[in-house]
Amino acid sequence: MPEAFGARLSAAVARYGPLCVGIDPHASLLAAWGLPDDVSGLERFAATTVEAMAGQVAVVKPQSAFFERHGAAGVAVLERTIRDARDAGLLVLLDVKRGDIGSTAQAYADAYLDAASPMQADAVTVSPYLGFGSLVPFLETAERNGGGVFVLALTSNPEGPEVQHARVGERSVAGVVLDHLRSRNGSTTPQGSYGAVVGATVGDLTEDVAINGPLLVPGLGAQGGTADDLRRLFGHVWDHVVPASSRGVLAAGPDVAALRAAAAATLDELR
Ligand SMILES: O=c1ccn([C@@H]2O[C@H](COP(=O)(O)O)[C@@H](O)[C@H]2O)c(=O)[nH]1
Repeated sequence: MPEAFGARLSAAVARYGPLCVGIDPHASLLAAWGLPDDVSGLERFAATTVEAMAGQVAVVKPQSAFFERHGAAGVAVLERTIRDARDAGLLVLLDVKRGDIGSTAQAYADAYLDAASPMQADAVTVSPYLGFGSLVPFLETAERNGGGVFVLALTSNPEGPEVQHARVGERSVAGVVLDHLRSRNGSTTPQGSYGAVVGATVGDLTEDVAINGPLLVPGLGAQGGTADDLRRLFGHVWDHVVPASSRGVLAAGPDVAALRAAAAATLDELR
């Protein structure tokens, strides 16, 4: 059995610190890096980011949308980026926010988490809005392959509360998602492999985020979240927190040393 994702993530964070750098090749960033908004620019952007972050941070998070917008050739770049980053020792969390009926969810899980897939990542983001049970294929495929699953709970965008704070009896929708994750992770040590996405920008925490699993916290930097917000919101579960920043770090490119310095500065703020 491969080593569980939760344990691999804990070890990587202990070694490099708690930071996930997003690989988000926005058209505006390609331009700022002096790259064309095409597949060659995409490839250069992703390869430079992987080179800069290898040995520097624990996790990178390619945002699938920015690769998909270049069509099949863009998806091929995503596949190479995942492989190169993993070969370089980075954990790869593929931000693809999938979710569908169980039988289709299994196909997505096969694509992103199965060891036989050319696109296998270490972990993937999923959406629970077809019901938490629809995610079971992701959870089981992850378990078999030493992978992780991050479920959207309290997202960083201002529109999220309309759905995520809605009540289901005594609980909120986000609370139900977090309850499922807590129960799935149980008392696994050092932590379970099933995580939640909770934004740095949520204001106050309306739910208990102690799920004995990782918390991916996007929203740092470009979306206005700060290191102080993180400490205030997540100080009590700090060992499980993986703050994520994309534009906040990527804006320093394309120079590799400058990208590394931006990641190091972000880590310093978090310490
Ligand atoms: O709640 C969420 C879930 C995912 N994201 C993704 O994270 C990055 C954030 O990029 P920044 O440039 O650091 O703002 C992006 O890929 C989002 O799709 C999120 O922001 N919030």
